[in-house]
Formats: sequence, C-alpha cells, structure tokens
Amino acid sequence: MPLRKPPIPRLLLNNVSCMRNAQQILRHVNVSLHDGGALVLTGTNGSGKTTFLRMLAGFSRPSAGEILWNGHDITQSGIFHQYKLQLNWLSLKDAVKEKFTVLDNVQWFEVLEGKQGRSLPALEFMGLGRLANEKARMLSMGQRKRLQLARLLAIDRPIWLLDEPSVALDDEGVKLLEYIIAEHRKKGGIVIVATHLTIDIEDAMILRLPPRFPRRMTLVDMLDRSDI
Ligand SMILES: Nc1ncnc2c1ncn2[C@@H]1O[C@H](COP(=O)(O)OP(=O)(O)OP(=O)(O)O)[C@@H](O)[C@H]1O
Repeated sequence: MPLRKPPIPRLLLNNVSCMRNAQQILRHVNVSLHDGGALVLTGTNGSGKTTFLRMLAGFSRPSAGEILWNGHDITQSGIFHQYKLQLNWLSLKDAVKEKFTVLDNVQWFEVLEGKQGRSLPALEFMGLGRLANEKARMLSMGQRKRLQLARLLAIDRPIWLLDEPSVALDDEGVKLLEYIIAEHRKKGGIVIVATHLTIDIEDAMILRLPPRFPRRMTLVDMLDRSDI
C-alpha cells in the first residue's frame, strides 16, 4: 500500500529569527500548525511575544528563516495578498472609534469584509447587545475588549492572532473568550495567543520565549532578601 504523505502544515515557521533596531528579538523559532491548532506564547515583558505576532501578521519580516502558509513564503507579494485575508488581528490598540456607535464599530469592519448581518448577533453574544446603539466612548475597558472579540466573530477569518485577549475581561468574559476560541478551532480555525494570564485552551502548544536580558534584581527580589 502506498504511504500517504503527511499534510503540509497550514502555517510553518522554519528556523525563524527576527531583529528590531539591530537587536535580535527572536532566535531560531520552529512551529508547525495544522487546521484547528492553537499556540500560546508566553514569556516575560519584552521577550518578543508581540514581535512574534506582528511578524506573523506581516508587519515585519523575519531576518532569517521563513514563514510558510500552505507551503508558500508569506513574504512573497502574491502570496501575502492572499495570506493577509486569512488573518484576524486583536491587539492592545483596539481601534475603537469613540464617536461611532458600538454597532458601527463592528459593522464597519464587517462591511469592509463584504459581509452583513453578523455584527449585532456577535455583540449580543459578547454581552453588548443592549449597548449596540450607544457611543463607543461609553464603554469600559472590559467592554471595549468584548467589542474587539465581537469583531473577530463578525469578520470570521481562519487565523486568529490575539495579543493579550483576556486583559480587562471579567471571569465571564474570559469564559466567553475560551468558548469562542474552542468553537473557532472546531471549525478548523487556527488560534495564536500571546498572554501573561491563564487562558484555558485545550491541547494548545505552549511556546515560552526566553527573557531577552540577563535578569537584574527586581523590587520583589529585594523584598525577599533579608540582608538588604
Ligand atoms: N518598534 C520597535 N522598535 C524597536 N524595538 C522594539 C519595537 N517594539 C518593541 N521593540 C523591542 O522588542 C522587544 C520585544 O518586544 P515585544 O513587544 O515583542 O515584547 P512582549 O513579549 O510582547 O512584551 P510585553 O509582555 O511587555 O507585552 C523589546 O525589547 C522591545 O523593546
């Protein structure tokens, strides 16, 4: 019986390194993700988690190695054009337009995507249905994060790049986040999360980025030392 070739990973980081301002941030990273896969990036402040996500989003290029999507290098312009349409990006900068209504803040992205009818159900799911017609400046930090998550649902692209998605969410918000991640993966979506906080993501690959600088004494260390 002929042996079947294993499928090509949907996303493959092959020995990827990344420099910023002439400094090496990421070194020889190897990751392979198939449909339904999840990767959690952890590490100290400044270890390169956001840099990693930005590189996957195509905002910066690897200084060495390659990022392959369906076996093709994402930095090739023809490929990048297709690849970027696969991405949903959630960052700490929430791009919420304060003068727009909550609904418009989601719908605007949905319309750009050529879709309609998903924004209000997405907001309702995230617990913001009653605020849909309020101006976005009324929202608390946690509600703004819920709005960002509603955008993910309304736009619904296969690869989610999430930078600290649980920051400012209450317990129920974190449960909703975990739920939508699990559902997205069931449909074959890929989720890559950079986080300091615990998010329950079943069978996720964990990549702990090493600290970039030699550790110096922190206030917490000093408090622990009786001789100081
Ligand atoms: N625009 C930039 N230009 C040059 N260096 C940068 C830039 N942005 C970040 N860096 C540097 O890259 C390193 C990694 O930063 P990054 O934001 O990826 O870390 P992080 O792991 O996401 O940190 P945090 O946990 O604080 O969010 C840091 O040392 C930072 O100073």
